[in-house]
Amino acid sequence: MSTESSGKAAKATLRAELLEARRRLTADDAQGAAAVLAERAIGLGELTGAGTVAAYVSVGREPGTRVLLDALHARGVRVLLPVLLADNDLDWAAYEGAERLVRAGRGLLEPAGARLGPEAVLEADAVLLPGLAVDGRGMRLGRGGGSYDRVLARLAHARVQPPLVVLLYDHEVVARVPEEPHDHLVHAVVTPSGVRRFTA
Ligand SMILES: Nc1nc2c(c(=O)[nH]1)N(C=O)[C@@H](CNc1ccc(C(=O)N[C@@H](CCC(=O)O)C(=O)O)cc1)CN2
Ligand SMILES: Nc1ncnc2c1ncn2[C@@H]1O[C@H](COP(=O)(O)OP(=O)(O)OP(=O)(O)O)[C@@H](O)[C@H]1O
Repeated sequence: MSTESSGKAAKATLRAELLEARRRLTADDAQGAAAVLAERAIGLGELTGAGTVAAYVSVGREPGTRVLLDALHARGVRVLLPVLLADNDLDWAAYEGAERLVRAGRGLLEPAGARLGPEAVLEADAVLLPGLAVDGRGMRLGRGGGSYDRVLARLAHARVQPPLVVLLYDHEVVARVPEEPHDHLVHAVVTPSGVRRFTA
C-alpha cells in the first residue's frame, strides 16, 4: 500500500472516531466550551490587528464560533464566511450578523449576502479553519471534503501567508494526524485549556 492511500485510510478511521466523540458531547459541554473558546480566540494576537478574517459558522457539536463571529463583527472586522460549492470548493461572503445567515445543505449555515468568489479568501489577514484534530506539528485533519485543502493551496499559490488557526476541543489535539502529500500545516490551535502555536 502506498503512503498516500494508507494516509487516506488512517484519516478516515480517526475522523470517524472524532466525529463519534463529538456526537457524545452534551449541549452543556458544547456551550461551556464555546464560551471559553470565544474568550481565548478574541484575545489572540493573530486576530487583533486583522482587518479581514476568514472564519466559518459552527454547527452541531463543532467547537462554537458564533460568539467569536459576533465579537469580530462588532469590532468592525470584515468577516468572510464560506459558501460550499457543488464541487466542494468554497466561495465567500461577508458576515452581516446572525439574522443574515441562511440554512444550507449538510446542516450548514451560510451568509445570505453577495458572493465574492473563491479568491476572496486571499484578502484575509487571518484564517480560522474548521478541523477535527491537529497534532504537535500543526498537521490538521478536516472533514474530508478537501475544501480547506483547496483554500490552503490557493493561499500558497498566491504566496500569501495569513496565520492559520483551528478551534478544537482539548482531546482533539492528538499525537499524530495521518498526512497526505497535499496537506498543509496550520500555525495555532485554540482549545478550552489554551492556545498552542506550532513552529515549522
Ligand atoms: N461549520 C462548518 N462550515 C464549513 C465546513 C465545516 O467543516 N464546518 N466546511 C469544511 O470543509 C465546509 C463545508 N464542508 C462540509 C463537508 C462535509 C460535511 C458533512 O459531512 N456533513 C454531515 C452532516 C453534519 C455532521 O453531522 O457532521 C453530512 O452531510 O453527513 C459538512 C460540511 C465549509 N463550511
Ligand atoms: N488542492 C486541491 N485541489 C483539489 N482537491 C484537493 C486538493 N487538495 C486535496 N484535495 C482532495 O480533497 C480530498 C480530501 O482531502 P483530505 O482528506 O486531506 O481532506 P481534509 O483536509 O481532511 O478536509 P478539508 O480540507 O475539507 O478540511 C482528497 O481526495 C484530496 O485529493
